Amino acid sequence: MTNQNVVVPDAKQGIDITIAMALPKSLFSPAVPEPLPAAPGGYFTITRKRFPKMTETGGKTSSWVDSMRDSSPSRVKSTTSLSEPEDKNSWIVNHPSALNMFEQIVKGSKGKQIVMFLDYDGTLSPIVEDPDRAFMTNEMREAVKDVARYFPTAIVTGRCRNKVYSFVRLSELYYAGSHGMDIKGPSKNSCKYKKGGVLFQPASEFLPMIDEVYNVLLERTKSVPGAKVENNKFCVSVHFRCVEEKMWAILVEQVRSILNDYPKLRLTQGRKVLEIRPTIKWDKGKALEFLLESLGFANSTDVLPVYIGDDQTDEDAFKVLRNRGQGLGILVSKVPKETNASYSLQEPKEVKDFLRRLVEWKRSSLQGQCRV
Ligand SMILES: O=P(O)(O)OC[C@H]1O[C@H](O[C@H]2O[C@H](CO)[C@@H](O)[C@H](O)[C@H]2O)[C@H](O)[C@@H](O)[C@@H]1O
Repeated sequence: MTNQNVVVPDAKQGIDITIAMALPKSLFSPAVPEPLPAAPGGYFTITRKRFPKMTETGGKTSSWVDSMRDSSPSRVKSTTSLSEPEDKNSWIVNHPSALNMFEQIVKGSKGKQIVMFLDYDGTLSPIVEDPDRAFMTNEMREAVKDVARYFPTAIVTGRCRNKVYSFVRLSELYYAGSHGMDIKGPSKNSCKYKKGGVLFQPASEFLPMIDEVYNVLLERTKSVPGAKVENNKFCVSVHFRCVEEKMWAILVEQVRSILNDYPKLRLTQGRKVLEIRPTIKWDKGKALEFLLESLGFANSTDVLPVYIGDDQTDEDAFKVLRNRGQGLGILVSKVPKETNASYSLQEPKEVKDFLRRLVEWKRSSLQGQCRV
């Protein structure tokens, strides 16, 4: 893959399209009642607006700047018709709240082992200006700790693994940092609750290159006020949240010109952040599959993976669940977005509520079993 082959948000939004989805019913969380009308033969026909999404595009700086603008929520609202009630309604019908659907979700999990996968920024912690201060609340930490008592739980993040650990501080979890390229997981096929200490780093050969690029980026972006470069070990983030919009083109140009010398690295975009990562075929979806396999659930039908995330990189994991026809993808978003997730939650506070309800439900079902 070359630097031309990049992923950025699609600038085209708000276009009416009708999608005839030839998708087997089981693709949408098999055991959970499907909110969409089933067409004959178990297939769905969905008519919906085209919502903002990330897509592959060419490598012009102007396209990057357009996509950086379009990915800003205020732009999305003002330049498209997404705030129209019928758009929001159709989106919520297709991606119902995981809280509203809670009863159906737990009913569908009967007889299956739930495994939790949690993204960090925007999911467990609110998005803030300074990435070094994206702390999770103590209440959220308690909720995650409780969930991990009953279900194997992993944090899957773009951040450096050590950094996210310093925020989460729960040793009972598994951690997949650098967009899944740095996994501290269970030893293969270990008992579900026994923690091993296996380290899996499929991009380790890129370490010197990433360090080098990080240092070059630090130096060159000094001329752009507000730009912040973050070393995430196997990838690098260049934040533009605090950069004036008129400087975005200069920043992208700087980053892209550096990457010209590194054809084995590629550029993607997240929430007000440019991300530089190895071209290897590894992402959060692969990390999810790796962790499931390590837990002994590779081909199991008795598992219900639940993945909660808010960002474009989480789509790789949602896609894996869809393709497996197994599990729940839950997108954290206040605005409609094109997504492979099947459910939604609006913000980290709702994520916390969902986790708490799962714990309450598990506790009461275990108490029920004791009484029988
Ligand atoms: O996979 P994630 O856990 O969602 O990590 C993705 C990136 O998250 C962080 O950046 C984002 O959150 C920051 C703090 O709220 C915010 O300032 C920034 O604009 C967001 O993009 C993190 O700093 C990045 O390194 C991660 O790649």
